Amino acid sequence: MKIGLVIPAYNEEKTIKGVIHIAKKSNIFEEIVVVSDGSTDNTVEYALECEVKTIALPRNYGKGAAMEIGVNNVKGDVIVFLDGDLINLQVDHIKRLVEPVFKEGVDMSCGLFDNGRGHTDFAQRLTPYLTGQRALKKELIKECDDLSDAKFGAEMALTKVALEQDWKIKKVILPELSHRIKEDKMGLIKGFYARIKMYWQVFRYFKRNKLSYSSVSSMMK
Ligand SMILES: O=c1ccn([C@@H]2O[C@H](COP(=O)(O)OP(=O)(O)O)[C@@H](O)[C@H]2O)c(=O)[nH]1
Ligand SMILES: O=C(O)[C@@H](COP(=O)(O)O)O[C@H]1O[C@H](CO)[C@@H](O)[C@H](O)[C@H]1O
Repeated sequence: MKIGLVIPAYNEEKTIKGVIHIAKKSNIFEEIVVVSDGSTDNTVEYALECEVKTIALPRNYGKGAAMEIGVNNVKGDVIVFLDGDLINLQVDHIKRLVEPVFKEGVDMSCGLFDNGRGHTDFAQRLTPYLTGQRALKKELIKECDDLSDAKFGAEMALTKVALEQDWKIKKVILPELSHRIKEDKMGLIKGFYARIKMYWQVFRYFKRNKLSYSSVSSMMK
């Protein structure tokens, strides 16, 4: 099976090159696609400099749409999703994410930060089912018919299908990995509001699809 990497990126000029560099260094991807979700900074230019397939959306459609467009435009039977804002990504993290899908028959592996940064470690302990670092078969992603509309609820959309179809899921620890938080990117006030908006989109998806906290959190046990 071949592996494709999808990196959804909205104004990630500060970190996108580092993420792409390590992804290329891993030598495991058949193709790498960066989907710039209406970025207004140098995300597209920097991704193009890294000589990877880059899709520049004309405006911001939301993370779910960027992920779906990436999946529809990347070669590979297995898809890895990596956020474009990761800090300290290593080749070993990518291998840890992919291995369970290839060697243990896992349907979806979910990577969790650990010992990376207090805030992001805590956030992922609290809501591990939101992690954007995942590996899963493309055919399974196709079962998810509302990824695009879900926006920041994209991970919840995958979780919903995983619960409905009883996917085999494995948590994978990604040591010393972190990412830039909204307040880093936009400042305290704008970052805080962006966070509220994100959690609102997650909550809205959760409620609209009648998901239960117990089922969602049990999935990531
Ligand atoms: O509308 C959006 C929001 C986020 N992202 C990307 O999705 C990943 C995860 O985003 P995060 O949850 O960290 O939100 P952010 O802090 O970027 O708003 C990052 O690579 C973002 O650039 C995106 O493509 N479109
Ligand atoms: O870790 C989290 O609480 C959120 C927000 O991260 P930050 O507070 O911006 O570091 O990020 C996770 O959830 C998002 C929504 O599902 C995903 O887009 C991110 O990939 C995931 O890391």
